[in-house]
Amino acid sequence: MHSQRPASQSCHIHPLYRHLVTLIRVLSHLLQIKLYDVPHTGEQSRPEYPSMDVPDISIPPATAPSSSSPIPVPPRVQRSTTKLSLTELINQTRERHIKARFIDLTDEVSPLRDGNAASSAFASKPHESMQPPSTKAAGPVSASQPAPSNEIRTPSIQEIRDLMRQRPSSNKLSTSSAADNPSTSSAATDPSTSSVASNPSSSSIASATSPLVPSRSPPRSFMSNSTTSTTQSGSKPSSRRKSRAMGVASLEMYISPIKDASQPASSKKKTWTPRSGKRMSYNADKFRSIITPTADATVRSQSLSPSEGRELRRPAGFADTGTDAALAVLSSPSAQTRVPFGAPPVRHEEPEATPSTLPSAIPLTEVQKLESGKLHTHEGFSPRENAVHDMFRPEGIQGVTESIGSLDLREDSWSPNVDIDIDQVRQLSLENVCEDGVQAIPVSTELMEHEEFESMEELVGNVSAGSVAEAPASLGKYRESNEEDGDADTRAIRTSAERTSGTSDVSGEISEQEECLAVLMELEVSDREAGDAEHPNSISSSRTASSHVSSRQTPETLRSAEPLNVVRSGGAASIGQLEDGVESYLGGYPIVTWKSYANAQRRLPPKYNLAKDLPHELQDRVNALPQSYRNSDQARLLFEAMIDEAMDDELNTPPISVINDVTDEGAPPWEFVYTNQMWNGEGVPPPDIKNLKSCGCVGRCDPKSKTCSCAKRQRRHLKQYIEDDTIPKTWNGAPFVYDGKGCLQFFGLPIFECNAFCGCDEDCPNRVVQRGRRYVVNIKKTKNKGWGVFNGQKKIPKGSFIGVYAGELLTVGEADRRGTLYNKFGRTYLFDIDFHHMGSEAVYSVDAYHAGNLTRFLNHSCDPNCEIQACYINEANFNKPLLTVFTVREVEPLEELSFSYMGQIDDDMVNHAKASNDAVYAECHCGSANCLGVLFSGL
Ligand SMILES: C[S@@+](CC[C@H](N)C(=O)[O-])C[C@H]1O[C@@H](n2cnc3c(N)ncnc32)[C@H](O)[C@@H]1O
Repeated sequence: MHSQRPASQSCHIHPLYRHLVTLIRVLSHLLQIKLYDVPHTGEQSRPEYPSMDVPDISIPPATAPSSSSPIPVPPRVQRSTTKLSLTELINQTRERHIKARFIDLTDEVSPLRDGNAASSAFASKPHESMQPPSTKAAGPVSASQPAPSNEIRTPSIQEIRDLMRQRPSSNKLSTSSAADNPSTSSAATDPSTSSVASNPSSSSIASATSPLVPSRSPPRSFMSNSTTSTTQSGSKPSSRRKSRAMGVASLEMYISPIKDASQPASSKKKTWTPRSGKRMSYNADKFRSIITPTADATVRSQSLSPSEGRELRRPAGFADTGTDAALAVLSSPSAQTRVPFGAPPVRHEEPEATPSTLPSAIPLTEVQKLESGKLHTHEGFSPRENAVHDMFRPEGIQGVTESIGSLDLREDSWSPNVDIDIDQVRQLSLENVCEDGVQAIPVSTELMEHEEFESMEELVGNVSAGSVAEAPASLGKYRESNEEDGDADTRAIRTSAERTSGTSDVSGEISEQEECLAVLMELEVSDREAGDAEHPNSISSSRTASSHVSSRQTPETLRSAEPLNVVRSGGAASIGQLEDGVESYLGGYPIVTWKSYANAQRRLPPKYNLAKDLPHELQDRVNALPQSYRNSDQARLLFEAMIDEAMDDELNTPPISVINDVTDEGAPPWEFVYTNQMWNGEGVPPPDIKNLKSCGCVGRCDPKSKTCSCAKRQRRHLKQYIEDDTIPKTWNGAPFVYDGKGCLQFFGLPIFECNAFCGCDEDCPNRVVQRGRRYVVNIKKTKNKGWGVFNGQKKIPKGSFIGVYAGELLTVGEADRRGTLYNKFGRTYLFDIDFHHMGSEAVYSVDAYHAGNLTRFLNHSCDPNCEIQACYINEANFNKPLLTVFTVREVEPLEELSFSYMGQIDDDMVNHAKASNDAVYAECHCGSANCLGVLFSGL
């Protein structure tokens, strides 16, 4: 009003108009004030800012509005023209919140620290209280700090993107690595990418200047396979799709409220499954006889979002942001959590092998040693892929060729200028080699350089077939050394001759060394030392050499085969000094078979996660934001992105939407890490892979096989159920518990899937859990049960796998301790691992409070449509099966998925639960006609 009027307007405007303008300005001013007043009133009932009650506050960095004010809490009644920036908030709170684990219940989520407070909060309104702890009380107000606006701005997508890119330097590697590789847009979400990229050794190797390694990207052969298969064949999963990584430990659990901590441990918990001696209760029919199937009309009438597709789920432009954001925080830390047995996590413990650090004349075997210790597993790939990947990956090839190169460079003779598409070679090699179930290492690509092949196909085919063609015709069988009952399990190895002729001569048995010959790939290096240009292995005559070498490949000649020139040049390797996975050398080149690879892997420490390494930065950051942010759509999208990232170990699994048409929460509480994996707590041993039995089948296991180790093991465990009529003697398709479509045929039986050391393919019918969920489900807020899991728009068939009950794997002692507090808290995510086939008290429990996946949202129903099954994959410890959720009947579209927290119950249990004061024994709201009124047995 007091500003200068523009001269151009002064003589043309009617005075009335000026009055009108003045009036409008006054009104708008008044209105503005009024508007600003509104939130102040609202704030009194629901504080906009989180509680910042952690005493040891670190002074925020310079980006904070005030360096003397650690907490960006605005005075309630003071209007500020400064809008609070998300980045500022983060910067201010980051240090402090990184220190405090968001999920550390002993710190903020009162149940463990302040059980009574939590109890009262959750007991009165259990699910309304499921808010981030910071919202439960207004934080202290600092008068000295600048007052940000109380008009909280939802951060923009760009801000979130920027924010989430502010990662610890250790995390940057995977992001930049992925970003460096435009050819694999999904690289950022690939666990193997993260894993490799976050490994400084591998990264440094990969980044070394070698024309053999065109980029840092993971082998396209793996990535493109999956992608191609998905896009080209629609929903049909690729046979090379990713599977659960070998290191995913077992999970197990139960929901077990602990009534009285003073009671002895054995009586404190009631498992959801009957104990040993009550096997009858595992009879599915008998179990169902105590319930009356009903439709949950309430649930079904709730409309879910029709968006079931990845594209529909996120607005354009957010997909990347969400992926980046969640990945930035979650993927790298988890990728770095691999630790040796019981040792504290040591990151980057492997020596960095770079051209500068590699000795100039390092023997080949030494390089391999580095490699085997460093990159022997690639999360998300099948064991077969891993084996070949290790040998074909850029770092591997580079590492090996560098060693050769270093020797040759010492001789000033090796030219690394090979102009080939290494990815293509890898891809083709995979196809050629993998089919046989055995792998050989092509050490040098120089062969390809000097050969005169018309195409890559011809090149690889020729190398592969040519070298194998004249292998002993008697090759065909070998004994599975790991056969559990000593019974010989044989596997036919198709030689090249078989492939071409279509016949199979599998008579007789062969030595391991002979077997190796069947898959030998010819490798070439120049033999300067010998100065023999016409050396049979020489590059210049490689096509001839191929047949030459092959023609002298008899067991006798090969046993005495001289290690290759690289060894002669500077190494000590010989047949008698084999490295892990290397069965033999031919011409000095290592040969790896599937069996030797798998056995080598068993000798290495298994990969597993430690609970204390659970990443939580993302959650810390979100919990530091105002509740208004957590209620926003952005928070929901971020939550979905976080889920998406974790589902990388379930490739092709449909995305999960978060839906809330009941309250204004944007997403479930940010109190846990979304993960499909197990995180071992204190005192929980790593997976026992040494005693893991695995089959040597090629392709898909045949359930009728008399030799498949996995079929035999499953058959042994089925026997007792057949004997007691739990399953019919005429069960077709036995012994695998899955039918041809991957649906569980019988319930309550322990499942033994093929594992990481089995030779069979990813699409083996005995690999279901490890291939992940196939049906759309969503996490949705319910009216009186908190969040739940709901079916999408299509029916889910009976026997379908839904998910692994993932989380922290704890000793029962620790679970008891936590359970006492959870009971007061009113919510529990504890499950004991207690199946009748285990025959004893539970040794371990799973707690999904701090970490878990969609299954942690499965509510109880007295008429459940799901059940938990014990499933063993990469675990020989009988006490540590995975707890896997399967549907026990067809699930209608939009129906809630649920299971019984109680298993088989009796009146005593119900009465005991009803008499309890603990919040966890709240009333059951499952809504089924046969509802017993309680969730937990109470005994
Ligand atoms: C494993 S959690 C299930 C997910 C939970 N609804 C949430 O929002 O995180 C178990 C808790 O959910 C609630 N719950 C599950 N089933 C329920 C039911 N049928 N009736 C009432 N509350 C239920 C109880 O608070 C229980 O302790």
